[in-house]
Amino acid sequence: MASKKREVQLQTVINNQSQWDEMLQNKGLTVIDVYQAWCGPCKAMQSLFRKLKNELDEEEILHFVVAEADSIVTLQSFRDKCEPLFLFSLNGKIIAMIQGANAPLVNKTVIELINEEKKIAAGEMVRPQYNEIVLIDSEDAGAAHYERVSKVYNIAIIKPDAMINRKSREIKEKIASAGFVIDAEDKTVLTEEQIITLHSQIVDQPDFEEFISLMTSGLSYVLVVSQGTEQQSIYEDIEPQSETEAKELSEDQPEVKIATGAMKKKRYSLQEYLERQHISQFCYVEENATNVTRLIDVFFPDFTKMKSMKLEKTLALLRPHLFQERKEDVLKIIENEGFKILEQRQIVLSKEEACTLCKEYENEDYFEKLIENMTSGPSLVLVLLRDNGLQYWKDLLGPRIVEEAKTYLPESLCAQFAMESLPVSQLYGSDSLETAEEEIRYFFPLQSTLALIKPHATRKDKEEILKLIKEAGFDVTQAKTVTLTHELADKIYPKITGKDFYNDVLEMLSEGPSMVMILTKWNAITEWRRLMGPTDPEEAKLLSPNSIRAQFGISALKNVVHGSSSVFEAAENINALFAESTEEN
Ligand SMILES: Nc1ncnc2c1ncn2[C@@H]1O[C@H](COP(=O)(O)OP(=O)(O)OP(=O)(O)O)[C@@H](O)[C@H]1O
Repeated sequence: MASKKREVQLQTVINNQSQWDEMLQNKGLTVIDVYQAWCGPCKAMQSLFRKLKNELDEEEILHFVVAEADSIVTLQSFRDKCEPLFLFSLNGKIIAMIQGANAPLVNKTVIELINEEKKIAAGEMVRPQYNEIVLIDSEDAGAAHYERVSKVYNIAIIKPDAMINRKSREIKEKIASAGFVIDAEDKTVLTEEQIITLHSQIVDQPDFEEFISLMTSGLSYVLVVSQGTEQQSIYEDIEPQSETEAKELSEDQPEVKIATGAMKKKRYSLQEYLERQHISQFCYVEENATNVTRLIDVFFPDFTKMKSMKLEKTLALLRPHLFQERKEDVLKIIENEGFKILEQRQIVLSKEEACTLCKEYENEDYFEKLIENMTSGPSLVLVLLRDNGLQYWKDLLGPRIVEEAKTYLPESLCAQFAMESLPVSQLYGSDSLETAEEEIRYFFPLQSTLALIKPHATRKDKEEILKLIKEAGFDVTQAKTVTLTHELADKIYPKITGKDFYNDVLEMLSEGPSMVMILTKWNAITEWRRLMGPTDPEEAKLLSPNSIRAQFGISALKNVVHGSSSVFEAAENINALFAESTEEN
């Protein structure tokens, strides 16, 4: 009886909506144990809450409550779930949740949030911008919301040294083969701000600058990782090191399953798993739910939206007459329908190419006329991206035969853009995802070029340039920081070794580290040179004001970036600087 009374004192009981709303008025942090009437609050965690309450001794800003999901409307999506769930409300906003009786994580989250509150109160830090977890919004959001609460995400960052040492693929494969799910990934050069967000607790340390330089020296892999289902997970056999460990394993850890004899099977956290695989030194792992939410917003701002989408690419083509006469009208529709144009080019199709694209009409009596039409001038070929893009484009196009389209679907693009010259649609779209991929690769083959961000670019310039590279659709397939020696410079610049400014170039390159990269996309050599702009920044400002050299260049010599000029030069340059890195990360 005594213990029951203590529990009530420890956690305020909330069992209706108005009590819930009142609870949201609490100042500081409220740890909410969401429970089901039929199974009661999580007993296992009460000793932790008592310890936190006593040790932190923060009556004013630390509160514990138990909330019954069945009688509180806001918690309706948590009804009938048998796993314990803890919500963290900070000054009335739910900013984190932890599923399962994960005591270490709950402990860490409470301590971190309370320490933050204390620092904010003392004026030592600015309140972080936490995103609120919306518990009920519209009915439509229900499914996405459930997804959000039912998964616990971790962030893993594979550091630049692992990328250079060709470890990244191995690490990703290991993570996946152990049953973890990689829900999102991005290969990127981290910015200073991102590193400060990741390692805020060590910013004051004397070697932090050096650490930033190391972490920004090349590509990192940012992964959002969730623990897969029980079935997907590989349970690793472990042998307890000692009797004490054996006892701890079986008593304290519910996920430990007893196998035969002294062998145990354990489902590890991501950090534990990486440590056991001896690869944790290559990765930064964040498991704290609050921090993970913050990092997902930093690295994947559209994460929730993207997860509910099925982004698909398709190839679209405007045949010559349509391209010549009504291109703008079609492009407007494409834009209004929410497509993103990833690539576009004009191309005069060869007879062979036209035959391949028009194969379905080869037995028709107008086939010859069609091929003649298709090869008569430039067509416009586009790569379109959209949620459910392939089918959406096909639906917009409608039937392929004009007569059919006019009779049954006059709204379709086939009917709207029909022209006397052809009995078939003036527009084309890929038939399936497989064909789309093949056709896109055919019309837009990938090309790589070597790019250099020269030593005089400041860290901020470098970050801005990397952002522009990404926005222009380049894939940074390799990146590293190197101080270019005379010998390497000769390999990059064989064409200007006789010029009177060549010694200045050598000196400028040897002044400090450059970031060297392999950039990949369709037509990469030309596209990168276009993005760089003319050699002299003054000329660039006049001719191409949005180019990199116009924005960041200092002089003809210090023009911040370099790019290979031809396919041959790109191959030579890449070989000179990345000969040993054959891995496609
Ligand atoms: N007139 C000049 N005075 C000083 N340095 C120059 C001059 N012209 C070129 N440079 C330097 O030599 C580099 C190579 O010159 P090049 O003529 O190949 O120009 P680019 O092809 O526009 O540049 P890059 O090869 O670096 O992409 C330039 O990027 C610049 O650093």
